[in-house]
Amino acid sequence: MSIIKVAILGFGTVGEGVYRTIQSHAAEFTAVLGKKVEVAAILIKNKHKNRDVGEEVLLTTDFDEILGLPQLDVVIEAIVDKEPTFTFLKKAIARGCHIITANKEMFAHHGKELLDLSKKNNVSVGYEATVAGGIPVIQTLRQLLKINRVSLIQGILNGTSNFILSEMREKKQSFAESLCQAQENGYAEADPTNDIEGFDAFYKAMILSRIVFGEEPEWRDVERQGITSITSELIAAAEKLELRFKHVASISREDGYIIASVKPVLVGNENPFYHVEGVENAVNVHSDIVGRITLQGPGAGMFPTASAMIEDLVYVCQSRPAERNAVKITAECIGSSKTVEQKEYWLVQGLAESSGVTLVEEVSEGILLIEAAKKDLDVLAAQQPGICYFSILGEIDLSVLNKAAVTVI
Ligand SMILES: NC(=O)C1=CN([C@@H]2O[C@H](COP(=O)(O)OP(=O)(O)OC[C@H]3O[C@@H](n4cnc5c(N)ncnc54)[C@H](OP(=O)(O)O)[C@@H]3O)[C@@H](O)[C@H]2O)C=CC1
Ligand SMILES: N[C@@H](CC=O)C(=O)O
Repeated sequence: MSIIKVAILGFGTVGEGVYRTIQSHAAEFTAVLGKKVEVAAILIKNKHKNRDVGEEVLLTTDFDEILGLPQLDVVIEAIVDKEPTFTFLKKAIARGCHIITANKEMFAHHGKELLDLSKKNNVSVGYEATVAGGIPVIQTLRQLLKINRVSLIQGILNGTSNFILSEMREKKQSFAESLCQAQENGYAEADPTNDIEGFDAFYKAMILSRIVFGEEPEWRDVERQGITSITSELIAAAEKLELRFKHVASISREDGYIIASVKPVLVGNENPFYHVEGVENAVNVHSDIVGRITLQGPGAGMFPTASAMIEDLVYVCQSRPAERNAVKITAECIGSSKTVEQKEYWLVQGLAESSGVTLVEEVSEGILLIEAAKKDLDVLAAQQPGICYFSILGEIDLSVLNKAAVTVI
């Protein structure tokens, strides 16, 4: 029986999960591919750590040693940072290997170049693990929604942030304790700044935008906010209104432009994101034929992420099926979606009196439920630094409030 030889770059949470899964699911690989899958080499950085891997595996800190192997079919990358990763993967493609990556930061920056290079070299690129951990959202968009015109994608895309927000609410833990737990569980990045400041979800949103719309918004135009401003007091105030904080990425095409934001919002019980808890992620795809689809599952962790990479291994080893080719849809195709900016409800902290917005309720000391247009709040925030404001997605049930009186402050 012929053999598929694989190299794994990185042996941390994800790399080890991939290695263990290739061992534990050998029979399934053989049944599906008609070939045996063998891990020929593993790249690591620190040669002094103990690694529980078979003697037949080349364990090395030198990528060129891996490239020099007599047979190498697939390179699976689970290391960190844009470099040296990008360089490694370009070399792997040039050598004729299929590549699979979990590294969203690198892929958001260099994915297009890698995909173009892979076409020239007639190899495939798997990047399912770059977005939403174990949820097969990329293959769903690439393979199963080729004709549907997607108008909006919204997602909880960072497992660490969702885990922190859930732990703070359910267990009344502090932000720092919850982050520590996320790190221990292998959800957070080695440097968790990207998780909690919204960069990780931003990179994932840009990868989705390219798949669905064939292009990305100008990165500098994307509103990006993490979860570091969400305090236990804000979470308690939201609970009084029967709302939950969720960190949501939103990407849509409006009048030919891609609009995206990545920020914490509030959702009520009727919103599918309300029930997405812990390390779970969820992605809502709104499209013209099917309507709305919600995909939900574990967004980080050893085996959920390995699952995405292992399924990519099958995908790249099989003949390449036609992929979604994002068509640039004009405003005429979808009907003009020009909207007049409407007033929305917001939970606001740090707003001074006489601000000219409509107060609905003082939920707790210094935390207000107000009704306002976003542009008016943006102006106030520029004048009064220190204001935090969070929009409420969908309807809010005002009957949960003790009084319905509305005051203008
Ligand atoms: N953790 C998760 O749930 C998910 C992670 N990802 C992505 O997967 C990738 C890996 O994440 P994770 O496994 O959590 O990270 P870890 O920090 O657990 O592991 C990183 C691994 O990469 C190795 N490494 C780092 N730099 C180099 C280098 N220059 N050369 C060779 N090896 C190197 C490290 O080597 P050594 O062991 O010697 O220190 C380590 O084995 C990241 O890009 C991350 O964003 C994607 C989805 C989910
Ligand atoms: N740190 C990331 C890992 C998966 O992409 C997250 O928490 O979502």
